[in-house]
Parts: sequence; C-alpha cells; structure tokens
Amino acid sequence: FSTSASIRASSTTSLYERKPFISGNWKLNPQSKDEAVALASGIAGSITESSPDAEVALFVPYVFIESAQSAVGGKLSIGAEGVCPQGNGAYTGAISAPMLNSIGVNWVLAGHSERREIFGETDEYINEQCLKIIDEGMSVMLCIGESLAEFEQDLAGSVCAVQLKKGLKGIKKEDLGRVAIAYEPVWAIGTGKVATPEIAQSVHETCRSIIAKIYDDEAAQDMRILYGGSVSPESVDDLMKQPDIDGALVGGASLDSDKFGRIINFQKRFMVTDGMQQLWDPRSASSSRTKCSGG
Ligand SMILES: O=C(CO)COP(=O)(O)O
Repeated sequence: FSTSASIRASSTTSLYERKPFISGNWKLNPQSKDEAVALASGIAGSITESSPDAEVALFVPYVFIESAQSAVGGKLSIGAEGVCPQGNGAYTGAISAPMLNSIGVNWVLAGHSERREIFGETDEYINEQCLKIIDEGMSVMLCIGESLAEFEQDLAGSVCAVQLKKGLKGIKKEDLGRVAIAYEPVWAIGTGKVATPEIAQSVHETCRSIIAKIYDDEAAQDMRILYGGSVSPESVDDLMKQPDIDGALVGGASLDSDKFGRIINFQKRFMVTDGMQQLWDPRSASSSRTKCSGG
C-alpha cells in the first residue's frame, strides 16, 4: 500500500483508511507578495498539535511559491497551480516541471475547470501535464467535474469517467501514490452552492469505481478523492464525514486564514456498523480509534 493509505481489518470487515488531504487553491490571488506571506503564515499558524492528521497543501501563483514556502516553514506544502508539459525550449511565459521541482515543489494542479474553460486546455494536454509531473517525481492533483447542464442531464458520472480515463492515461499503477483526484462540479465553484454531502459522496463513489475499472480495486481504494466547490467552515465537517470524501480543494475560503484554518481543523466521525463501531475524531487520533459495540 502507498503511504497515503493503510488497511485495517476486523474479523468481518476490511476498511481502507486514506490520509485526509486539505488543500487550498489561491487562483489569481492575493495581489502582493506581502499579502501572500501574511496569508500563508496565518494558515500555517492554524495547524496545531490537536489538528487532524491530514496532509495540507496550498496551490499558489508561481511568483509567491518560494516566499510562501519560507512563511509556512514546512508545516504544509506549497504547490503550483499548473505546469507547461514541455521540459524546456521556446515556450515564452511557460513554467516547466523541472523548474518547479528545482525549488522544492511537490504538488501541482492539473485539469482545473478554469484552465479547461478559460484557457482551452484539453484532456490530452492535461494528460501531458500529469505525465510530466509524475515523470519529474512530483505529485499531481487532477481536477475533474461536470458543468451545470451536464449535472442536470444526469451526466456527472460519465463526464468524470471520460476526464479520469483521459487524464490518467499512461500513468502506471505504481505511480498512483503520487496522484490525487479533486472532484469539482463546475456549478459549485465560486457560487456558494456547495454540493450536498450526498451528491458529492455519490459522485466520489462513482469515481472510485471508474478508477477500479481503469486499474483495480486496490488502486481505487488507495486513491484520495477530494471535493471542491464552495467548501466553507460550515460545510466541511459534513462533507468529510462521507466515506468516499478524503479531503477538500478550497478556493475562496483559502484566502481567509480563519476560514481555511477551521477547514483544516475539520471534524470527522466515521461509523462502521458490522459489530465493530468505529468512531474517529482526528483531534483524538492518538487515543484508541476503534471500540467494540455489543461485546
Ligand atoms: O475551484 C475551486 C478550488 O479549486 C473551488 O473554488 P471555491 O471554493 O471558491 O468554490
């Protein structure tokens, strides 16, 4: 198993546990280096010993990466919002994977709906980015999600299937530990209309079954699938309670250190009803997580 997942078994059930992943996407914000440094250090300050045992990353504009890295002092990782799939050469204005790697970037976003819609990036181009990021030894967060019209026509699952198949094409199973998926329904991004936990859970479950078809069950169970789209301090706990939601990719609320700090400090409670009752509050992760109900 990858480091992001381990298996815990009782006599009657096997339960995979994926490490939660809370991430922020600053997009084209903030407007100055000073603001970026203040925001990054404010966010780092919200991670304490009692915070959940989660991976935390911020995807920030290229120009702020190194100052944000210094500001957070290793408490979380600073990722890039995108990459040019070419390694070097005559591509004015582009940033390459080796460049990002050389300044200590680990996570890179690919396939965000804003890149698809505004910048015209295709599934094939996004796949090239994914392959290049993996090839360079970094990790990729592949964003997928349907439009409102597609959602209304009940096409969320099939849109995600196409984006997953095309985006992951050529990525080997042994490299999947360096891949995370962010399901971001376009209708929920920046609209304040967060998907209900039930809708998000249902699409995440579908995505996991698609990954099982592309690879296998183990790959599907190990894969972290994050939800993105108007995640807020008010919605994060209920989203994180869903069994197939492993984290969040947060836009607007990641520009406010109090709000994002609360999201990082989400509360999760997870039940298994097969005779073993499992209560998981990450704040008390060091205490026993499993207790028997009914003997
Ligand atoms: O696009 C997003 C993250 O990548 C989501 O943005 P919001 O959280 O602002 O809806």
